[in-house]
Amino acid sequence: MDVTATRPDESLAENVHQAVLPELRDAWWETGARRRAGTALTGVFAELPSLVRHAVLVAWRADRLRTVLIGVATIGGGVLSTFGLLSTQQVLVELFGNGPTADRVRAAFPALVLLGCIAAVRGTLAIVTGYAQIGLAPRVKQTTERRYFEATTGVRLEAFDGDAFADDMERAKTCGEDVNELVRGTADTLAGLVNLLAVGVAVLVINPLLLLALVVATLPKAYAALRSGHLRYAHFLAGSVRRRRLWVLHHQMAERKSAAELRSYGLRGFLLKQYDMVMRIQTVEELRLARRVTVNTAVGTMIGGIGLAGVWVLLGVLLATGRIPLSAAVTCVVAVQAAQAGLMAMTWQIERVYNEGQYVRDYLTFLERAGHHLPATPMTQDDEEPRPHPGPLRQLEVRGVSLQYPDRHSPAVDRVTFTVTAGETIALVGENGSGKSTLAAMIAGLRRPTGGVLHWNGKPYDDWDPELLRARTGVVLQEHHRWPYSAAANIAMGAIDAPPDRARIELAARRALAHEMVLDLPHGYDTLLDRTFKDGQDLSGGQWQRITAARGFYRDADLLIMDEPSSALDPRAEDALFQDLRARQGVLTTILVTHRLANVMHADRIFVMHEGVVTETGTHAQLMALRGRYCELFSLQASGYRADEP
Ligand SMILES: Nc1ncnc2c1ncn2[C@@H]1O[C@H](COP(=O)(O)OP(=O)(O)OP(=O)(O)O)[C@@H](O)[C@H]1O
Repeated sequence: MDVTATRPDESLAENVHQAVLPELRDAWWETGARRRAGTALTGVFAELPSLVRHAVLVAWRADRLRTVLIGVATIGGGVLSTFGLLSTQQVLVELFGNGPTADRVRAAFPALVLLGCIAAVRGTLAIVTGYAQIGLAPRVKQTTERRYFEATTGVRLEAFDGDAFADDMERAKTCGEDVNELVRGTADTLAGLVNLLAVGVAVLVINPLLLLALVVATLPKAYAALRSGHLRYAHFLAGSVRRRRLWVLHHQMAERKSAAELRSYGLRGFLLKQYDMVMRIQTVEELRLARRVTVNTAVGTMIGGIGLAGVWVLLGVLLATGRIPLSAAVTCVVAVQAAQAGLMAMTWQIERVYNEGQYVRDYLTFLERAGHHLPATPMTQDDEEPRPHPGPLRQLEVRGVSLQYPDRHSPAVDRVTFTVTAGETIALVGENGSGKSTLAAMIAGLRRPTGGVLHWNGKPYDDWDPELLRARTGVVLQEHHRWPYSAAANIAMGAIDAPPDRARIELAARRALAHEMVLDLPHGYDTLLDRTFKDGQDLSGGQWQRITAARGFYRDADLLIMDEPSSALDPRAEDALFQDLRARQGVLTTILVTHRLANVMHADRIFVMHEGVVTETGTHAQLMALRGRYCELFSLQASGYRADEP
């Protein structure tokens, strides 16, 4: 098994892109972002105002007091820089003046005291700014991340079907840090700008020619730094799919969930090889970036160095021709060095603002795209008109409902029509991929049909209050989530808006045959169901399924949709579950999706699905008499049992 990394090879990147890992190819949804990454540097400056505006707005919304404090302290510190430089010059003028040394020192004393005071105030302002920034950061992070999570949890389920959304979401997931960096970068840029203006004013007062020379000396390096930032962003952008792949590989190789299967199938070598391949591309790209950045910086530094030499020559000429006094020349050297350091720092800050700004743009784009996936009715409270309460279910109509997944040729569900009356138990059966779960998800309101409409008590779903409609529907999903909370919380999450009720939790657990099993756990209902935490416990697949069924029962909904609720249950638990479901018959409505056909014999009606279409409808007896697909599937399953009969 060869698990060693080989030397980076640029053609390899292409091969792997094309043949081995097709998901690493460039994706269409990144085209717009790539174009942005390729923007000329003038575009950087064109974008800065809007980025700065965004940073200020976010900071203002997060914490007004600290935002104002940072702004005032930053501008105040910069203004003091001008006075600092002018005081320095005053000190030098006095020290280089005529007369005995003691007199000259005495004359310079007031300016020296002023210089000391200015330094003390500037130091204090810097401390105030730093302290305010520390307080601002968590608030900015919360404001930003909360919007992100509101979007990720609010979008319709369909959003997750396209990989473009997943990619957008991945790029925006560090938004809390990115926006904070943008805010910090903006504050530092403002500080740099004010400082630079201060130095500029001081140099201008001494000699306007020096200001020109200063610009020539500093701009090439500044341009190179900006360009390098640009290259880094383009590199980051190009690698987003690769990073996602690496992230997935990390999880596959360093996670408890996959550990057993990884070993039983001997997948170690395969996964390590994939990791090596992705990392080889990563290395090639990193080296390419490093080369471009180094060349860029070297050229900028060289031209900047020539410019700086020019400044010193000019200063020498001015001094030699007596056009400026020695004290002004010394102040000028101090100012030039301060200006150079200031401009470089500011360039770095502009680069930072621009780069972070791109990540923040990704975040804003994600929010905008997520907005297109939000339900028609806003999930927030500021809805225009409160929609009516749907009331207890009397009748559910599925009218010509279809759903076509993106990038699929044929619909998963194709113009299905039927009506369910309250109290009925309906079973959806059919072979794998026939559309049962998709139809169940639409009835549960988790997915919107791409055709047709669903009616609750005679009105389309959209006409009712969505939250109240959801509250009347319980869903037990085939792919249930294992929530890392206590057993009690896992069940009580079935009706999250109500305060948890222990008696109700236990009743729901008993109905799913989970009560005894939970009591056997080290801390009973308070046992944390996650092994990765201290004192946490893990459950078997079937035990998890019992907890999931209990969660469904806890909701006590008018309409209970159960998608393969017993696939991992032992016969006793399965029997208990279906007995409980039978008790609902005639009172509450149940839609059951299952492959265990023995469990649907008691259903009021059975819908047989094939390639998205309902092909047969009836009771068990009617469908058996029909001798169609249902009869065939049922007989096949039953023969497996009969073969073992004595
Ligand atoms: N998120 C999705 N994106 C694209 N296609 C999907 C998605 N989910 C399901 N499909 C496709 O839709 C069709 C119906 O899937 P569905 O899960 O509804 O079938 P099912 O009858 O519940 O299958 P099973 O018995 O295996 O659970 C299948 O061809 C499936 O590949």
